[in-house]
Amino acid sequence: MPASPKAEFLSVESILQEHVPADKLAQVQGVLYGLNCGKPVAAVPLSAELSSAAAAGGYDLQAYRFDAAPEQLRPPRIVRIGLVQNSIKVPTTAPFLEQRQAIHQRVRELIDAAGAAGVQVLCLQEAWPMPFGFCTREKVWNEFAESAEAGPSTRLCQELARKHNMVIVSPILERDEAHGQTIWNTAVVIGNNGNVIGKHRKNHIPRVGDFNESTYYMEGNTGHPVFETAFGKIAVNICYGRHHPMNWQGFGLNGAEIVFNPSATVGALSEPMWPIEARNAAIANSYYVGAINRVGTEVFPNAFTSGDGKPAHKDFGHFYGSSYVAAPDASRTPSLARTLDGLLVADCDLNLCQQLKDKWGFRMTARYDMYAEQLARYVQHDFTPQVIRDPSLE
Ligand SMILES: NC(=O)NCCC(=O)O
Repeated sequence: MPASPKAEFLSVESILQEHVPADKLAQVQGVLYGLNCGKPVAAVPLSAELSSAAAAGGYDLQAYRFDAAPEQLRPPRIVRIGLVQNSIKVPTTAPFLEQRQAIHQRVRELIDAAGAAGVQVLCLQEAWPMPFGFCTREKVWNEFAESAEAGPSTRLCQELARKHNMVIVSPILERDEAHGQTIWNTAVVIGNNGNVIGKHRKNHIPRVGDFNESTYYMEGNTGHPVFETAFGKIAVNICYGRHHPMNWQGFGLNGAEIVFNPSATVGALSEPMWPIEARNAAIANSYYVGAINRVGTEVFPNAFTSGDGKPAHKDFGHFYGSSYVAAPDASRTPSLARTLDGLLVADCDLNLCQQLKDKWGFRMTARYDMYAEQLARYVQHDFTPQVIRDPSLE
C-alpha cells in the first residue's frame, strides 16, 4: 500500500541509504548533491562527546566541509557555520512564558553544542522563540513579540555569542516600541562580542495557504543589508523571500558571502521547492546559502479554516526540517532530519565565492542596466508588456 502523505519519514537520505545498493549510492548522491572540487561533499568527524550529547538529546547532528581550490595569492578563508532547527517544546496551550522558556532551554542546548563544535556563525529558524501561530489569525500570538535590541531572546543570544565567540543570527517577532509598537518579522544579527550589529526585516510576507502572516506584520523596510562580521559578510533572506530571485540578488549585489534563509514551511505546500530554491540562489549569486526550516507539527487551541472549503483544523501541517547548506559551485550537504531537532555544521571556504564568479561570470555577464530599465518601465502605471504578436493570428 502506498504510504499516506501524512506519514512522516525521517529523511530522503535515510530512504536512499536503506534502498539504494551501496555501489550505486555514491553515483546517486553525486547527481543529487553535486561535487565540490570534483569530490562528494565530505563529512567532517565531530567528537564522540558531541555525538553522544546529540543521541542523548534526541537531535540530529551532521557536519560537512566545502573546499575551494588552493590559490597562490590568498590563503583559504574557512568559516564554520551552524544551522539550528527546533520544534516547540511544550503545547501551545501552556502559559506563554513557559513556552518561551522551554524553547530557550532547548536552543541554549543546541547553541552550546554548536559552540563545542567550534561553530563561528550560527543561524536559528524563523520566529524561533515562539510557536508559528500566524495560521490562526488570532492576535494573541503578538504577545511573543519582543525588542530586537533588548528582548529576552536577544539577551540569551548575546550571552551565548560572548560565551562561544560566535556570530548568532536570531530571527524573532519584533515589537518596535519606537514606532507605535509596530510588529515586524526580524532577524537580529549579534556579533561574536555579544553586540547587536544590526537587524533585517522580512521583505516579502506570504499570502499563501495558512501563512496568514500579513495579518500580523508588514513588508520590511530594511532593504538588503549585508553584515560584515568577524567571520565574513553575511545576510539574511527570511523564509518566503526565497521565492523571489531578485531578493536573493539584492544581498548578492551588496557583497554577501553567506546568506541564511531562516524559514517555517510545511510539507504539503513547499517541500518539492525546498531543495531547489536556496541551492539555485547559491549558484546564481556565487555565495553560500544556509537554508533552515522549522521542524515538528504545532497544534493550536482553536480550530481555523484554510479558506479552501475543507473542515476546520488545529494544525498547520508538518514543518519538515530538512535544513541544508548549498555552495556556489552547485554542491550541497545532505539535509537534516524531517522529524528531529538538529544542528548542521559546515566548513565553508569563502574563497569559493570569488572562484565561481571567475569561472562562470554570472555577476559580470548580468545585464543590470537592461533589467533596471525594464523594471523602471514596469513600475509605471501605464506600463505595457513588450509582446510582439504573430500578425498571422489576426
Ligand atoms: N514563513 C513563511 O514565510 N512561510 C511561507 C511559506 C513558504 O514560503 O513556503
